[in-house]
Amino acid sequence: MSFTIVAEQVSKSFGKKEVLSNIDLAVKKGEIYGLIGPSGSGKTTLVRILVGMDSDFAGKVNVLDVAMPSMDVLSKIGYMAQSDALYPELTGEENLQFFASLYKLKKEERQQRIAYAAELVQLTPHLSKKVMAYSGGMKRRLSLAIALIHNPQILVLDEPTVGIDPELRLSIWNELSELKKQGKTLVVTTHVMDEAEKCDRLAMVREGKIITSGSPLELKQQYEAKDLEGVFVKAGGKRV
Ligand SMILES: Nc1ncnc2c1ncn2[C@@H]1O[C@H](COP(=O)(O)OP(=O)(O)OP(=O)(O)O)[C@@H](O)[C@H]1O
Repeated sequence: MSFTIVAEQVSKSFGKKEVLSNIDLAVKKGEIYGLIGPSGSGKTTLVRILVGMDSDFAGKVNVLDVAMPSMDVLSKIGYMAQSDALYPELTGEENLQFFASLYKLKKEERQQRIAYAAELVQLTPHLSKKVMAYSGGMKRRLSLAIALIHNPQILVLDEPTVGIDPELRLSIWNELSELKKQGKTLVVTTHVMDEAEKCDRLAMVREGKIITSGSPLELKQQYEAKDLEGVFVKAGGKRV
């Protein structure tokens, strides 16, 4: 079995407050792995450690068999943070150009990736507008396009569809499934149970601990629940 991301006994505190406690998880190549849990349960803190943005933690994280944080692995990860890190004075296209240039893509590939990513999130008609004139949902979509710009092997998306309307959410999830079929590995955090259903495997997080994990079907069978909300409650979580 080839695992792309392996976390062992990961713990993290802010001051005296422990926000992650002995997290173990292993994400397989080519799967969509969901982290689901209520606000404040530790999902963002965990994904920041997985992508190497936070090195101040106890335990071990390996990505592509390399201990994190690692500069070499960074370029193989596309990370979409919860808050958009965009340049409001620049247009959508200029933002994409800027991030593409960081990865030193050749001109032709850069244009091709920008066109692909913009089309994926349905921003092509808005590329020449300044980002300051974008709605919240458009900014999320641009952030997702940026995470994809360098065609990374691994995508880590922190609540990628917040503020995005249901139709586009569906089309983004369809594309995430396509990326998975291409062999990419995806980690997605969400509050939304119907999105969790689309993941191959899930870890349910509560108060910094993984309370249960497995495929949506396995979890529903194990907890004799008709939906994932029921699993979460029975596994010891509150309502998400
Ligand atoms: N820089 C920080 N300093 C102190 N506490 C922090 C910091 N960042 C996060 N926390 C705390 O860590 C806990 C976990 O936060 P985190 O953002 O990881 O949760 P989350 O599950 O991603 O929530 P949400 O779904 O709202 O984004 C929370 O109690 C939060 O207040």
